[in-house]
Amino acid sequence: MAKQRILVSDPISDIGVDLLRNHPEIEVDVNTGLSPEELLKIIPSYHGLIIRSQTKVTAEVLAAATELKAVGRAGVGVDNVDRDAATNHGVIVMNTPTGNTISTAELAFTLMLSAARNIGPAHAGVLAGDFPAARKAYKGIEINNKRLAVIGMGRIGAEFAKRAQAFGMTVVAYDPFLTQARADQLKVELAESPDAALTGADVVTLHVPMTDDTKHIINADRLALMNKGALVVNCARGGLIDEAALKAAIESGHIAGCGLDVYEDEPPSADHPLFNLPKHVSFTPHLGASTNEAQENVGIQVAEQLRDFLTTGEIRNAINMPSLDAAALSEIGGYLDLATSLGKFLAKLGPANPDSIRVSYHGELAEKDTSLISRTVLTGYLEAARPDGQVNIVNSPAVARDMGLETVESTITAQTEYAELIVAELRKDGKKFRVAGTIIGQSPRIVEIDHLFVDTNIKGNFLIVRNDDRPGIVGLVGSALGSAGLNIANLSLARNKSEGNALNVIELDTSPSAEIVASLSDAPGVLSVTAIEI
Ligand SMILES: NC(=O)C1=CN([C@@H]2O[C@H](COP(=O)(O)OP(=O)(O)OC[C@H]3O[C@@H](n4cnc5c(N)ncnc54)[C@H](O)[C@@H]3O)[C@@H](O)[C@H]2O)C=CC1
Ligand SMILES: O=C(O)CCC(=O)C(=O)O
Repeated sequence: MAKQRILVSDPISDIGVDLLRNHPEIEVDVNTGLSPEELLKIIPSYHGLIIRSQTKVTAEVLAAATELKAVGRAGVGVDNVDRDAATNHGVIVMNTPTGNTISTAELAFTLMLSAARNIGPAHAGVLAGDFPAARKAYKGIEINNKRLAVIGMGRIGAEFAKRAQAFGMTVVAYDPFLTQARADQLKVELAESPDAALTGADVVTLHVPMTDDTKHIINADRLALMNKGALVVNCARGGLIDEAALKAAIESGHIAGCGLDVYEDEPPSADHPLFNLPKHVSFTPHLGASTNEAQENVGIQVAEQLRDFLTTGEIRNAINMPSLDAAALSEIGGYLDLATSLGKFLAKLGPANPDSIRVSYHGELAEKDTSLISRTVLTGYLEAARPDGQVNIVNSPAVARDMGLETVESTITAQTEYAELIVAELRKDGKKFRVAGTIIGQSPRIVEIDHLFVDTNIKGNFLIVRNDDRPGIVGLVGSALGSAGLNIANLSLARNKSEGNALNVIELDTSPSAEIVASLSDAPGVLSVTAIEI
């Protein structure tokens, strides 16, 4: 395997970088602080890219990154990656969702207390020699018995809530994916809307991803719902808050102040409108994940994830395709090669321009998570049907969608001759064409082609010959192959008695020339010959 080249374009921990450097199949370059133009220039030669929040992985970068297979984000938010463009280019995007949870929750909590007690301005006052004046000016707000609204009760939101409860706050949460059972477990009130959570709240803290839906989730109308003298804390993404509305609400006296780690534009300019407010403000420069512990966690996690994906195909924490961790890989990994072959057989033997591709599962396999197997069948089919090198496991569903090819997956509990069976089928104008495979012992086998039972390997050089079911044809094909110097490694015969024809799946040691395929096709009694190389 050629060495996999990884570019680390934002600073990550040395332990993470060393982990990559020490792998014999990986070459790593650390090149941080690149301008967008510099990144565009060097990205074409890399297979993997590791970033934090500074590097912007735009559609332009992804178009230039012709060798790129994966982007690994050492952190949670992936709003600096054009996810749709990555998917369309077949680039997997992974993050490290758990490594910086505690550090970020701790900073958000610190910002709340700091804004409540004027730590920033008071500290500056002491250093400036204004001790008595500072003492007089910076009367704080107690948070005990106050009502906290958490918007986004995921990992960080839940950690914040726990700390708030320990400080005597009551907690209400808005999160469309929070169940009542989980809310009960966390001992928080479940709000039905952001408005319901904010009405009567003394503090709001934001822990949601930045998306089109969450942009300006805190606006003038929602700030007005909060109690007078409330505080706003944001350690998620700046664009969640309409900063102009926040400034107006603070200046009007309705909102007391804010603690912010993140800003609509980063880095914010020194004359940012919120920076000249006199009190109840605390600002940090996007430091949520900046602790030794968090950086070590996410640096190691992202390096391990990229290493494993590029060298073994294991997929963890992908945000644009299903994960395939070591446990899942050992459970369904054996079926992935079979799935690729089924897709390629479909492409070579089935109808052109089908309406739909269907994958169904029989037996125990029907009870497992088979989504990645189905995606692999589709990818194998598209790779063979459109050999332009532009399809892979990440973008195949999008490619199929763009082609108008419907993809269907089903599980069937009916018994078959095999303990487990995968059936891949193309449909066109009401007609169906199918191939099926299973694993016998440790060996993946194709066991059926269009309802005719065969038994053949899944990889190799195949000749699929359909012929009239009469004596002499197998001999004729065998002699022609022998005369052409082609050795038969395996031969599987099946016949359709009612239609009077037969199917030969011939596995050859070497690939047949176009001439031999053409001359066999013209032989008497031969209906069709298809060469397939997998
Ligand atoms: N300041 C910093 O350095 C850091 C900032 N972050 C930011 O914090 C955010 C949250 O991180 P985690 O808690 O780890 O993520 P998470 O995925 O565990 O939690 C996010 C929660 O938001 C909820 N959610 C999604 N859409 C929502 C909506 N419209 N309204 C309300 N809730 C919604 C989800 O259901 C989920 O429970 C990240 O997206 C990231 O942008 C994360 C780490 C460090
Ligand atoms: O990489 C960082 O320091 C920022 C972390 C962050 O914003 C995130 O994980 O979403």
